[in-house]
Amino acid sequence: MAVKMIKVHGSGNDFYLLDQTQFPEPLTDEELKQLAMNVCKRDGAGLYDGADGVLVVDKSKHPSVLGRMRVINADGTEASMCGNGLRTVARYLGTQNSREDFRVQTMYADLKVQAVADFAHHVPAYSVEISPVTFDAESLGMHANHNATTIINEKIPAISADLKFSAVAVPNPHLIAFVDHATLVGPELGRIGEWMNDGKNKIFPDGVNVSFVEVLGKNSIFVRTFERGVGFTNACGTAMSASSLMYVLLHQESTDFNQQIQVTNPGGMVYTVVHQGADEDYWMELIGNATFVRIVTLPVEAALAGDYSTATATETGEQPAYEQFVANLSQPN
Ligand SMILES: N[C@@H](CCC[C@H](N)C(=O)O)C(=O)O
Repeated sequence: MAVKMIKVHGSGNDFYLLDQTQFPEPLTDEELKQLAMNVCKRDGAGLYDGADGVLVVDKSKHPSVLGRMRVINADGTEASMCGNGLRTVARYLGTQNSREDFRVQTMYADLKVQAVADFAHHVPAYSVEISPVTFDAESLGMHANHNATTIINEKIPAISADLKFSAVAVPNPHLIAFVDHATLVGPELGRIGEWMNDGKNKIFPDGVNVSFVEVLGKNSIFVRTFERGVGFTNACGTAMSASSLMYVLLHQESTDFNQQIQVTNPGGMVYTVVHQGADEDYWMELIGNATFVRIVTLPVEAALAGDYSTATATETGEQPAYEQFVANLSQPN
């Protein structure tokens, strides 16, 4: 039996989208983990150019949602959320069902998604809700600063003598530091990211997504992320959303809720809007590309065994358009 997967990305954060409804019997969790660990490998060892993870789409039993998304990281671990991935799943389900505005079931919430105007010719874009938000150490799996219940813009001396961190779950865990440009591009992010995701450290024993953020101007930030279960990524949607939240909370003198923030990242650019509901209930809109790169088909047994010799692919033609969009971003006005 053949398996069809779509290679997709949001801001260059790339995935294989796997629709479980194509099988008479869905792949088991063990098979999904094996598949992700195989197909995501980089440097020619995975399926085509590999990926940061696998987005598993399935039917949902929840009323008034169009489908369910699960996220398997490249190392086979399951994440509770994926912002960049959700945009592509929104496009997939929306196109299938001829709907522009609906909800998708994720691990902790049925999230609102919506088609929005293309970012450029052949660069379709979607807006997705990022929530629920919590700063609570238990939800974050965090044991820092003598078991503090929250860390908001504080030093964690065990991690760094200089940097101030904020820990926020959206609902996957993020550790965020606002830094200068030299620190943004320097080795410190890799050092902290590798360490906090080594499975041995006592501060985040289950790992954490680590981001450095540089403020470029009013409502304009750059976010670089070391992802749990993956490593350095071109972009992490939940990290950009969590960073936008911290930008609004920590820079109230120059910005506020409900304003559009431009978030540049190594793989492109998205927009975010941070909202505050009742009882300081925060949620974010994440707006960005939902690009389908190619459709790949191969025997399911071969995919599970990591044998890609019989794989075939059809390019959609969207990737050159996305690359042109990114090239135009760096053009001076
Ligand atoms: N790239 C994703 C986040 C994927 C999950 C993350 N690696 C985790 O383990 O929490 C995004 O766009 O949000």
